[in-house]
Amino acid sequence: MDVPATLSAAQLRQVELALAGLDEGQLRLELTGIDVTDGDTVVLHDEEGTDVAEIAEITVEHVDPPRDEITQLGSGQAPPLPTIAVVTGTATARRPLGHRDRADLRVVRGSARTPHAVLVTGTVPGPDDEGWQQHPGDAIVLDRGDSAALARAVTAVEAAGRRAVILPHTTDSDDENARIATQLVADDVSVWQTPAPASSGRVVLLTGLSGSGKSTISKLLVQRLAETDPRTTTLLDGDEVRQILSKGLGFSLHDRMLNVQRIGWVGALVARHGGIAVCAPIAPFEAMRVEMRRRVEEFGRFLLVHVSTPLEVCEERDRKGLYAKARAGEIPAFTGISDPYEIPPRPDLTIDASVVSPDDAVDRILAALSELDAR
Ligand SMILES: Nc1ncnc2c1ncn2[C@@H]1O[C@H](COP(=O)(O)OS(=O)(=O)O)[C@@H](OP(=O)(O)O)[C@H]1O
Ligand SMILES: Nc1ncnc2c1ncn2[C@@H]1O[C@H](COP(=O)(O)OP(=O)(O)O)[C@@H](O)[C@H]1O
Repeated sequence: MDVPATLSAAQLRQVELALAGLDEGQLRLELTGIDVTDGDTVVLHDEEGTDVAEIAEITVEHVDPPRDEITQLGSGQAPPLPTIAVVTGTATARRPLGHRDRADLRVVRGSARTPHAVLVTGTVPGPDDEGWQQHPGDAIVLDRGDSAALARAVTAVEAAGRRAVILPHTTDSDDENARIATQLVADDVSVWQTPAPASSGRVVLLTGLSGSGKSTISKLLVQRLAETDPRTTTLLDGDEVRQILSKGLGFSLHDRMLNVQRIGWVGALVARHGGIAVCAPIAPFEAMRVEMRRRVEEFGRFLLVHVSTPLEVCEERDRKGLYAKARAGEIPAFTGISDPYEIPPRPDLTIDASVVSPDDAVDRILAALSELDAR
């Protein structure tokens, strides 16, 4: 049976490496949310829906996500965390390599083998850099999925009078990249390290019950970032998003998933362009937070802040009178009362806004962001 599966950008690079001949085309992929068994053919397509490759005659191992770790407030059904199918098989291209963009810049199976090459990690130096004298051969440029950065790197290599060989990368380890480059491109590869500018895009997701303090803290956070951080900051507040981006959506499981997916999509776009997105929906389910992290980490870094103000405090504040209505049965499926809130099992930061002031909460988030920047 043909089973379709959507690949993230990182997985797409893994597939491209297999198609270029790495490990004789053998591929091991972790795929979520697909129903697949031994012997099926998995048809791999990118996020735009374009078929890229297939893995035929696969073996599958199903891995259950650790649902036991999650504590739930409120009644009702939470969506299952997507099970992971670990699929192993041989990849075959359905389209030529380089389908994504700049086809001419891609590594092509077997055509790029040279006796000696240099893998430039970090920023490609200018044509006058004396490092070029010490490193003979073609220059291997790692494609991290940003086609504008890739084009700049190739231009810099060619300006230095070298041939640029493009290699999709799967890892941040220079040793591993060098091993792959040697296997695919050259008999001998030396690594030339230059400082890499950190990918600067960030998404901060504040998740918590209605009335926990997400909006108050995120507005203050955005103000402080505007004063202190050169990056542009975008606020995607739950309430405001629902008036525009998610207008017409309600609070069913399906609508909440869609709402948070849209926020994650916009947040990832902001991060991709080097900005900071501060998002403050309730985001009550672990599955949606896991998906948002996965999407954002393709391009930047993700900080999950659980605003853990207890339900009793939120209910006592009842700023909008919604808890009283929910208790009276006038609002169905209200988070924490008649609809679940899954406490994040592994947040990057937990802030109980019944004991931490908004200013202190922002200080803690800024400190966590600085730590991310330094990593
Ligand atoms: N049934 C139900 N459950 C929870 N919340 C409800 C509901 N109906 C309306 N509201 C109001 O909508 C705000 C939550 O919207 P979100 O987009 O953040 O929710 S979600 O992430 O899609 O679950 C939330 O706003 P905040 O108080 O700012 O969190 C509520 O005021
Ligand atoms: N330490 C605190 N942090 C954030 N909000 C607080 C804090 N102490 C009291 N509040 C009040 O709690 C309410 C939280 O509402 P809001 O920020 O809209 O929460 P949410 O966006 O999570 O629904 C506001 O009225 C706010 O003034």
